[in-house]
Amino acid sequence: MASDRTIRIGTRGSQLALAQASEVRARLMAAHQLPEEAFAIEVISTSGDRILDRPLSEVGGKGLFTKEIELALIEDRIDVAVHSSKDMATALPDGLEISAFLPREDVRDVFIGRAAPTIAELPKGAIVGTASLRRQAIVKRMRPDLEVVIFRGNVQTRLRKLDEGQADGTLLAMAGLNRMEMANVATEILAPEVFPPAPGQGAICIESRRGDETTKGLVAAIADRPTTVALLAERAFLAELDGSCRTPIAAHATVNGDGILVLHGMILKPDGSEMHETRREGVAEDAELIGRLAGRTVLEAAGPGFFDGWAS
Ligand SMILES: NCc1[nH]cc(CCC(=O)O)c1CC(=O)O
Repeated sequence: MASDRTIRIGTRGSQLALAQASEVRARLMAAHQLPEEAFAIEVISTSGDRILDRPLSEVGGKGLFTKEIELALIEDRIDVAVHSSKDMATALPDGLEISAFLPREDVRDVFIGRAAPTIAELPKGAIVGTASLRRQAIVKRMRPDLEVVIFRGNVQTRLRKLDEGQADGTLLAMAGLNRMEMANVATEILAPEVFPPAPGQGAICIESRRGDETTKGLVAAIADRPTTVALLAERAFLAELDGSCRTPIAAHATVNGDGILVLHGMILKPDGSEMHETRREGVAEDAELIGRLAGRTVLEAAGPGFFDGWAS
């Protein structure tokens, strides 16, 4: 197949991104009996890695961690781009397509507390560091007395800020901690029913060039069907809400043993003062429709003024 050429894998340079790129390489090696030498991991710096002093919602939101990698793909400097699905916008650049979602890691968020091990036990007025509007909104809904400060940067940077005392706790994805073998830093694992994850959380996404059938064939062997179905629903929910990083949106879909997809979707105001959620299920073939209808349900419940005022 493609064993006569080097397969160039494009990734960000953070420890988590490199772990994800290695996982993609290992899965491709196993699926096609290829040696490690058949691959080259190309590290690409993104605007999201460079702009660290502003919340994601202010610097352009989703796409910030993918743009430069997608450009490398378009310009044929890499063959596959590896992303965290939750960092991806719903619309892809012309000429690119998603060629696989890998089996999903743990979807849950975790709390890493210094002043207390759980959110409930934090002292009144304690400070939580996060750059995610979704995490901010849900944590404020649970504990309106808490203060939220911006925590940008990769996982290591955020943990360092916590150690420096810039906050009493922070929130991270279990998936990232697992991939870096750092799960032990979590002090509370948050149930997805009450603290639903970002759409796509925990799933690695592989993007390739439209028309590059060789790469697509190679990557198809490591795609995971239940993850793909869940992500179709979650991303359709996000698309219906026209979701950018400016809106706190959570979505979690699972496929049960009978092939039934269950989607839990939620939108909130950034201060947590208002929340609308819905649950919808159906056959896996209708994943996209289920996501769209769930999106419409929460939009209607929220009413026309919901996104006004704070969304700029
Ligand atoms: N926003 C950065 C980001 N993108 C994906 C993950 C975690 C890994 C994943 O969801 O697959 C993280 C770090 C975090 O939220 O803790």
